[in-house]
Amino acid sequence: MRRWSGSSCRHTRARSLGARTALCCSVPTSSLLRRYGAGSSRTAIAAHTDEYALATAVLALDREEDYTGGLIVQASFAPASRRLVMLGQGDMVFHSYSLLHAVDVRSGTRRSLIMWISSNARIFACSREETPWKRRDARRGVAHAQYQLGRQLLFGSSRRGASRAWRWLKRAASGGHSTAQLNWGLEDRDAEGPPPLRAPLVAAGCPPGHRPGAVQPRGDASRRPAPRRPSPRARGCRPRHALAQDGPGRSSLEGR
Ligand SMILES: O=C(O)CCC(=O)C(=O)O
Ligand SMILES: [Fe+2]
Repeated sequence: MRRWSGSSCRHTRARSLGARTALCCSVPTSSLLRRYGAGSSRTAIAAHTDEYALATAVLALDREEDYTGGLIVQASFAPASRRLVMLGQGDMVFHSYSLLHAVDVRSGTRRSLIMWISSNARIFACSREETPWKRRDARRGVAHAQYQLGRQLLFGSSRRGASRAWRWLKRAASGGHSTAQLNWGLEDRDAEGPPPLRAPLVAAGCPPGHRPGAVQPRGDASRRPAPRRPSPRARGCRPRHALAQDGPGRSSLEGR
């Protein structure tokens, strides 16, 4: 994988197309070239959402016949909801921050140019790890935005305490977000006293280009570690995604 020089984002040392290329009302804040399959250490990226972008653009650089597999979009973690997006050379896909997606290249070589896009008014949002659009959507009652905001408040740089985070997670759960419901259910169960389940149920909020590690669900106060702000590395974020991290995404591509 080659990264582009320059930087407008703290964790993805990259800048796309001169960094100022306007795309409608948005700006690509960071980009990178990805390579999968032969000659690369990576063949797949597990299901994830792009947390610190308003939207993502994916440009396919290879011909369809050069590889099998590719970009997958999914409505949930259920394997049955996975859909392969067929992209010809030069085709581009745009998707919102809410889309749960993955990559799986089974043979051949696939390269893609990924651009993470922020809104024009928030050109520094990526570098500050701010996602004002997520808060706006959460306030409007969008469950996946509430869930992601809750995760950010727990694990991201804008951490403001667990109680605020769990308020959003509770709202997401009430709104039908299945991952939030799962975590909320475990939270309730833990509070009653049984040994806490130390599983990676809520993964750390990692910047683009990093993947989440295991994070413990919240237990009761006596078992909970003192709040602190670990670095992305300490949070278990390693370069590139591998663990599934989020709840249902939405895709306008589903079913095609
Ligand atoms: O290579 C692709 O098509 C998508 C990569 C991706 O999802 C990412 O880098 O976050
Ligand atoms: Fe992605």
